[in-house]
Formats: sequence, C-alpha cells, structure tokens
Amino acid sequence: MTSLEPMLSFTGIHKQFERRAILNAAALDLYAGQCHLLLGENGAGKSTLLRILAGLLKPDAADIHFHGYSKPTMSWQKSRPRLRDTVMYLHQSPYLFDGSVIKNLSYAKSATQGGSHNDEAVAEVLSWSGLDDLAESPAKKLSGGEKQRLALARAKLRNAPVLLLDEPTSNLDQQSRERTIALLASLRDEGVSMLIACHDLAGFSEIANGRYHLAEGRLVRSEA
Ligand SMILES: Nc1ncnc2c1ncn2[C@@H]1O[C@H](COP(=O)(O)OP(=O)(O)OP(=O)(O)O)[C@@H](O)[C@H]1O
Repeated sequence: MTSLEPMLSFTGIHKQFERRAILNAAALDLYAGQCHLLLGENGAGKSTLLRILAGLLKPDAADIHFHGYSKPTMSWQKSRPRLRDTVMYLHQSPYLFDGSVIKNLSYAKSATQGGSHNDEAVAEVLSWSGLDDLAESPAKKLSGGEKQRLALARAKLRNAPVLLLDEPTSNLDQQSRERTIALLASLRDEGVSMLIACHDLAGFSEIANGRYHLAEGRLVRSEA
C-alpha cells in the first residue's frame, strides 16, 4: 500500500545544542505504507531528529503538516498532541515493564483502548511476533531480539500510523535481525509509515522505499 501524497511533512527543522547546529532547515516526508532509512554517522543527530518527530523533544523551530487534516501547517508546539497520538518512537533498547510478556502487551492496549487482559488482539500479536511460548515469561528476561519483537507487538496493538525506530537491530544476531526485519516488512505492508535510524543499510535495504542521509544538519533524500 503506497500513496503519492505524504501523510506527514516536516519542514524547517532547526535544533542547536550549545550553539552547535544539529539540524539546520531539515525537511522530511513520511508516507503511509512506506519505509525510509535515516542514515548518518555517530552523533549526526538521528536520535535528536526522531525525538523531535515523535513530539518528545522541542526543536528551535519546525513546521508540520498533517495531510488530509483541516488545519494548515502548524508549529511543533501546536502539533505536539497530534504527533504524540500519531507517531510512536521505539528506542534501541525497548522500554519494558516488570511483569510478563502478556502483561506488557495488555498494558499497551489498555493505555489507548481500555482493553482487557489476554483478549483476542493480544493473542493475535503474540502469535504474529512469535512470542506465544514466552507469554508468561518476565519481559525483562527476554533476549535482545525477543524484546524487539515484543516492542513491535506492542506497536502493532497500538495501531500507531507512524513508527520511528532507533537502530532496531543493532546488537542482534543474524537470525533475530531477520525476524525483526520480517515483522517490520509486515507492518509496512499493513500501511504503517516507518523511519528507521541506522548506521548502515544492515539488511534494511530489502524493505526500504528510500533513504534520508543526515550530515551537517541537512537531510538529503534518495530513492531505494
Ligand atoms: N541534550 C543534549 N545536550 C547537548 N548535546 C546533545 C544533547 N543530546 C544530544 N546531543 C549531541 O547532539 C549530537 C547528536 O546526537 P544524536 O544522539 O542525535 O546523534 P545520533 O546520530 O543519534 O548518534 P548515534 O548514531 O551515535 O546514536 C551529538 O553530538 C550529541 O552529543
């Protein structure tokens, strides 16, 4: 599922830390059902950008346009509540609660939909992520790859239209990396818009529709 018009556009993103420009008039579009990679050296500003896009970090300036939404381009501040509803940011090390895998999923669902424990949707994402056998295991004891899959299962439950992922496969072995990438491909095919920060293509090129390269505060886009 692809669409020619972006669902979300950011322009004029500026961010400085201690007078150093990390983002300098950066601009970026996100499309339903498309996956873009965000490439850049260590310290280029990838995590900073993702946190701004997710409504978590205030930029010095940024204009945001939600396509198909009646309001015109808005400032980051005004867009923030809508960004928080639309965009989900997944950390490199997923943040998990004490308690079982299923508790982590049930909580994720109830946070937005008031759902009950162990319902059909939770069972479905457990199966989707290949975590059925670990449903009752403590989430914090999972391997790195299992934690990533749990984070993706939670994201699927929440139905976030946009997912931002910060190095989701770093420190994973080949098999876990492939399983994670397969889940990402499935989310993209369901219409989720994705932006994945990574240092190199690291296996993502097969699911990417295009790339943004961040260097010296500027984002340069290229197609896959
Ligand atoms: N709160 C802050 N205060 C000052 N400087 C910061 C702050 N947060 C990030 N930085 C600096 O901004 C730059 C960009 O950091 P960021 O974490 O966004 O880079 P990155 O591209 O994600 O790096 P990596 O690939 O190593 O994760 C770095 O030089 C970092 O030290």
